[in-house]
Amino acid sequence: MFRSVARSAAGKHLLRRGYATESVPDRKVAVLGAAGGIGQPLALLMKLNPLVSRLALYDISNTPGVAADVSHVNTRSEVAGYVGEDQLKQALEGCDVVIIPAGVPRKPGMIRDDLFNINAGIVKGLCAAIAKYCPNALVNMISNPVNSTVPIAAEVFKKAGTYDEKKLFGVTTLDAVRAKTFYAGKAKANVADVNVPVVGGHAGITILPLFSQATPKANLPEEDIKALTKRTQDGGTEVVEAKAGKGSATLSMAYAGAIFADACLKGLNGVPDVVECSFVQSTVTELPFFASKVRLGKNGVEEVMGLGPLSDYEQAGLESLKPELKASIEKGIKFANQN
Ligand SMILES: NC(=O)c1ccc[n+]([C@@H]2O[C@H](COP(=O)([O-])OP(=O)(O)OC[C@H]3O[C@@H](n4cnc5c(N)ncnc54)[C@H](O)[C@@H]3O)[C@@H](O)[C@H]2O)c1
Ligand SMILES: O=C(O)C[C@H](O)C(=O)O
Repeated sequence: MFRSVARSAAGKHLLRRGYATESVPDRKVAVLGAAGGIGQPLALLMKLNPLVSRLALYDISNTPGVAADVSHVNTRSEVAGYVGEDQLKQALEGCDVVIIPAGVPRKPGMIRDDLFNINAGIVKGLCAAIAKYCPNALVNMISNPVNSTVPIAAEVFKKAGTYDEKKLFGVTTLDAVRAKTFYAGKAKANVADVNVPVVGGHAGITILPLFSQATPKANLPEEDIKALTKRTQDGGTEVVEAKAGKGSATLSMAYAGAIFADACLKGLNGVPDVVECSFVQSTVTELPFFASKVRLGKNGVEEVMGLGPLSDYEQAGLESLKPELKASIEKGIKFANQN
């Protein structure tokens, strides 16, 4: 997943690319919710990323232990743990990327929107601190319900006068990770070669995988496409049920979160053609936020890409997801402006 970094005689960090080397800038990344089920493996994966020079691990409890543990891994970044609101400022100052997996996860029988009452307030508080201490950072929102927490973050930043739509991302990478895995199994393709865009949002039918655009092409029958779509939409629930009350996806989410943060860092560093799907401010449909392929660059979003040609089945899926996604977005906006 990551390449190695060496240090030059002048103390600069150099990234090895085949026989060539190039210098990599210093980048500070914070994980908010770093002691949680996602936060801990995500902290480890970010510690393994050579593009990170400082890693700030923040939570309301237990971060000193997580930070001490991760800090012993012999990779480039310096790790610091921060615990409690008093230390949030230190955790955030100077950040280039802030990843937010803070908040409660689902239990069997719940939908993501059932997390709104607790997580909306958590996200609102953390985003107010981001607006204050690192207003230029790219924000990777993992906390659910993403369809509402991203609009909440946008409203908080607007109120603070710091909103830049290029810098706010709902992390939907896990949907693409699942779609690729499930498609590779059905298509009998090498999973490492598979690509599947997933658009819309991040809950139930708002998750719309575009298997008609999957590569390599497999010409799967319609019933397989429908089954793959349903499994991708229900992927989170599959894990919640298997964990039987002990939370939701953590390891696959940490992997997905690390992939997306790495893409953000590469974009910031000027690597060309970095494209990932993400839930961002959008004009791709009439909805103000929508997940689609996004080109990442030095300022965050460089281009929100269109949907491309859809099959009739996908077109119908797109139309049926809009009312739910619209309501979730509006719920987030209303919460941010009322509380
Ligand atoms: N976007 C996605 O694809 C995706 C995937 C999986 C999970 N999630 C969501 O991620 C969130 C976290 O899941 P988890 O399994 O890691 O939960 P968890 O309960 O294991 O961990 C959450 C962590 O957040 C911390 N926290 C709570 N309030 C905080 C605050 N104000 N500031 C900082 N930290 C705070 C807790 O102390 C805990 O350590 C959930 O909302 C879950 O639904 C999203
Ligand atoms: O399903 C959940 O509640 C967690 C997450 O959104 C997921 O997709 O795994």
